[in-house]
Amino acid sequence: MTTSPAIQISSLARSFGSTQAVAEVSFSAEPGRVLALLGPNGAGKTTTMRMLLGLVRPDSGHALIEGLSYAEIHNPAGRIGAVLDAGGLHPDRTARQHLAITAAMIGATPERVSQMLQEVGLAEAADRAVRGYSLGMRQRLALANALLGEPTILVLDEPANGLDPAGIRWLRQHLRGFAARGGTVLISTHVLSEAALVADDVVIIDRGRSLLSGALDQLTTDRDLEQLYLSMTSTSTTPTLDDTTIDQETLR
Ligand SMILES: Nc1ncnc2c1ncn2[C@@H]1O[C@H](COP(=O)(O)OP(=O)(O)OP(=O)(O)O)[C@@H](O)[C@H]1O
Repeated sequence: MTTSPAIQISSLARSFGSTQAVAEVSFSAEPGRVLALLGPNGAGKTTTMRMLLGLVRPDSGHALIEGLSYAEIHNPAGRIGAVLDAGGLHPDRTARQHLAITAAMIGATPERVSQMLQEVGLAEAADRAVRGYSLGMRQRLALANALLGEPTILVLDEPANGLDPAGIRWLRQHLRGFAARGGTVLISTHVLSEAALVADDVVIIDRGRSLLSGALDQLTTDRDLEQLYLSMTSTSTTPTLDDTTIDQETLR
């Protein structure tokens, strides 16, 4: 018997007008592992995730969750939890109210809401309006929301964005724990040092194409992730001395 990968992306493509956001992306993510999607700004990471979550229709190719498109999944909240944007929160609502609304929609209990608030470290702030929340607190709330339905797959776009060092370590431990319990994690990140710590597998995307995918330890036997990434991708925003004109006046 063959079982479908938790996530399978095959020859995915999508254009917006004349912009080819995703040209040819293929990879798969497996249970018990964390996969990090890496690539420069505009590489097509978010669009790939949006296609997986049924928010954008592919022009061609497939984005499947355990063999099904998102629209075909019965009870998606119990299968896949996602955070694409930690915004979109109502400023006057508390964290508990936000989670209670999701809980009512997916059939989760108030106990589960309290458990998630505790788990993401928002128990004390749970009854404060989110207008006073930091970006990191919003990320934690968004993660709690994604976890409410007890999914086995997590899809997170830039989840470390806005977290302080302790928050980043907390997130890493959380994602590792989720994978250790048999879950599948797909994240996108620009922070290569964090990807190197949290990921089992990486996919490098550039200009809408997946250029490389595989187990991190196998891909980095002779160079580190940063060297690998910079050798594969086209854009480097850091000027080198060769292409920098040093203004002698400003040096004085
Ligand atoms: N709805 C849209 N309409 C028009 N262009 C879009 C749309 N969504 C994405 N794009 C374009 O598609 C390309 C890929 O965008 P995408 O957000 O997928 O990249 P990304 O890898 O997630 O980038 P970043 O790391 O900056 O978040 C970009 O050029 C972007 O401007």
